[in-house]
Amino acid sequence: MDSLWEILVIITVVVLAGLGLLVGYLRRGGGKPAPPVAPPPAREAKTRSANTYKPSGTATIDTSKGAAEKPAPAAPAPKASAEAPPAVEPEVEEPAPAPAVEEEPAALSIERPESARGRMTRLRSRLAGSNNALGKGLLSALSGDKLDDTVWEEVEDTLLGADLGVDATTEIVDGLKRRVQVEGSPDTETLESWLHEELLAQVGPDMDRRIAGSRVGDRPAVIMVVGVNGTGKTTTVGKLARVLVAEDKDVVLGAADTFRAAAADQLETWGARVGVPTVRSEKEGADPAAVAFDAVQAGQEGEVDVVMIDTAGRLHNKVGLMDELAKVKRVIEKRSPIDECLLVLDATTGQNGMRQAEVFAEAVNITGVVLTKLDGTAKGGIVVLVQRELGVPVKLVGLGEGADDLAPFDPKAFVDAVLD
Ligand SMILES: Nc1nc2c(ncn2[C@@H]2O[C@H](COP(=O)(O)OP(=O)(O)OP(=O)(O)O)[C@@H](O)[C@H]2O)c(=O)[nH]1
Repeated sequence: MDSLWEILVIITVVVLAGLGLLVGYLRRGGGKPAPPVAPPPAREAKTRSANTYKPSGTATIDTSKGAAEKPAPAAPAPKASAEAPPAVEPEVEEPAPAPAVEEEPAALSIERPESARGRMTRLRSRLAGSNNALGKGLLSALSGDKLDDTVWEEVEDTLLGADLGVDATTEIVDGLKRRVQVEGSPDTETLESWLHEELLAQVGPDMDRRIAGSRVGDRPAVIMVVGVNGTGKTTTVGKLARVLVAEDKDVVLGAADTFRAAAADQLETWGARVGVPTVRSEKEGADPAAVAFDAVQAGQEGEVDVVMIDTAGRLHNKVGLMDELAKVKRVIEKRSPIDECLLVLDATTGQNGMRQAEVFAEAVNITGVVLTKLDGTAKGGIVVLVQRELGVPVKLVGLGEGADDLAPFDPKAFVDAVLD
């Protein structure tokens, strides 16, 4: 009987202990799957990808080269993903680690260029500074009591000295003389306002200076940029890309200056700074027409707004260069019409620049002029001369070496800067 009692006590103790363990286990939540760790926040998708295009043929698009070589600003876009990574199940019951702080996506380090509006006003002092002599010379010549032949000669010399050219100078002086004849001797203020009007009329306030910077129907606009080496061609393409990006345009650059490998690197760096891809060839001396063709094709496939082609400004001889440009033009036209052909001229080269311009105009159909280095010359009158000789408007002016020192040419702001 005693041993029966002992057996019953042992069984009861074992059952109670077992129940206690089971309750404890269930209270700790044993057996249930661990809740998933909250996924790290999805990275913001990049809106402007620098590596979207896959060209065919000899050229490759790669913004990362220029980006890697340029320490801070040039940054290739990483493949950003808007999808959250899958949930991770930890093997042990530990608090989920906080998601690692991710580096800012490279897109955020892409520069946001200054909008083109009002740039000429901002840069006005540079223009006025270097063209100070023209305004001062004219106003001092006209500020005397008498308007005799000596005064008119002085006005003429000042205008000619600023590279306005003989025809425009004669027209301005004749216009002023006529007004004096009709209206009698004016006071200085009136004379100044007449000078303003005559000069503005020569600069051509009504010329169409718009740039082909938007899609044409269902294709990108194509801009070809030509000019002698050293005029600031590549710099201008880079600066213009910035202008377009500031207007939310998608741009592809084509490095068809294959004569000098560094030119493609330079262009690529400009593009990478604002997240614009460059189609280029790694081979020095590659066929520039093929690169231009591929750039246009890449722009069409990527449905961008504008394709801009930089061309060589130097070859072994002038005939070779012009033949090459004509070929680049022909080959581009197999893929797309060229909407704009900008001739880049260095304002400091004066009459020399004019001769270059005529040669280029024979090879390709120039639709506009970019006058660079206007900040460094007292010969701002070249604007008038170029337009008269070529019959096309100055559309943009370079007013410094800064990345945003390219401005849409504004005739009134120009005359104000020169004369005020
Ligand atoms: N002051 C001033 N300098 C400028 C301006 N535009 C360009 N430059 C400078 O002119 C120099 C030549 O510019 P590039 O763009 O390399 O000239 P390029 O015509 O492409 O020359 P190649 O590549 O040799 O054909 C650079 O040092 C530019 O910074 C401008 O508007 N004002």
